[in-house]
Amino acid sequence: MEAGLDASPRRGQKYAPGSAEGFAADAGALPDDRAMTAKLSVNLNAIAYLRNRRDLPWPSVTGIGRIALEAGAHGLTVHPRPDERHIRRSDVPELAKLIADEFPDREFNIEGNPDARFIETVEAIRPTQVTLVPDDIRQSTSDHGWDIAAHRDFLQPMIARFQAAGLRVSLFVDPDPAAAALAREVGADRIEIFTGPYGGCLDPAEQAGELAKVVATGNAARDAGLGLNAGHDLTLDNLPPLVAALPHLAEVSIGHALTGDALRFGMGDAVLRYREACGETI
Ligand SMILES: CC(=O)[C@@H](O)[C@H](O)COP(=O)(O)O
Ligand SMILES: NCC(=O)COP(=O)(O)O
Repeated sequence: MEAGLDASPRRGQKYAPGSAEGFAADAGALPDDRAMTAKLSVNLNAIAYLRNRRDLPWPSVTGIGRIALEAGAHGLTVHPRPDERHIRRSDVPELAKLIADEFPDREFNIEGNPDARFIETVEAIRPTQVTLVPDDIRQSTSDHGWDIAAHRDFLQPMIARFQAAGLRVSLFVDPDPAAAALAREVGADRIEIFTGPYGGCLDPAEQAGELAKVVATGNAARDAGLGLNAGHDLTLDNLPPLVAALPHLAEVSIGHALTGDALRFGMGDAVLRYREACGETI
């Protein structure tokens, strides 16, 4: 069991949303199988997107992040984009401070394409993990992983630079087993498999085929000695088969569907449901 996560709540516990005591006040120890589960990092992009509809500070990205952490999320993820259409540069230090001051055992993951501004932000904040994503400003969301062979000369020094600053570096890759060995060659610590084709697939037979590609890539990562993350369009329904098929899956980052579920259940309860879908006994 991970240090500091023993005060996480179980689903159905009563708590005052957003209160300092939160879920943590009356929770018991988590079962030992916590270490065998994928860890949940809550992506706050969708919350920031909602806030940005108005020139007002609510809903508070930091406040919702706090609720997610109180509910036992292992970490927070942000994916700032150059146009700041959701996460703003000013959100990032606030979230880093939240974790450092109130949840020092949790992780902060910053995702994005390492342009000069991104590098400056990441080096100033020094999150636990930086996930490099080959996004273009014209994309509405992330829709592919790195072509590592084509960008080897760019990625290798970038990874080394972030590692020299003490950060764990993950590369966002397509569900393609060949990506694992290449990621290893350029020095990455982990890969994050782009699960969009699996998560967004509505045909069960096709989805089984997409899952097989993700699993093959995850197994190739394990064989290459890399840590394994996954993310994009993961939901309460498609997460359990993924976690069951990849026992070495270290982390999933989830935002879009989890935020939708939070509208129904509240953020705290949604996090508990996703932790359960990650394999935890809540
Ligand atoms: C890399 C990845 O899959 C996520 O970070 C995703 O890009 C979230 O970004 P949006 O919330 O902007 O879609
Ligand atoms: N890295 C994936 C992520 O952070 C969230 O993706 P999504 O759940 O918003 O599709």
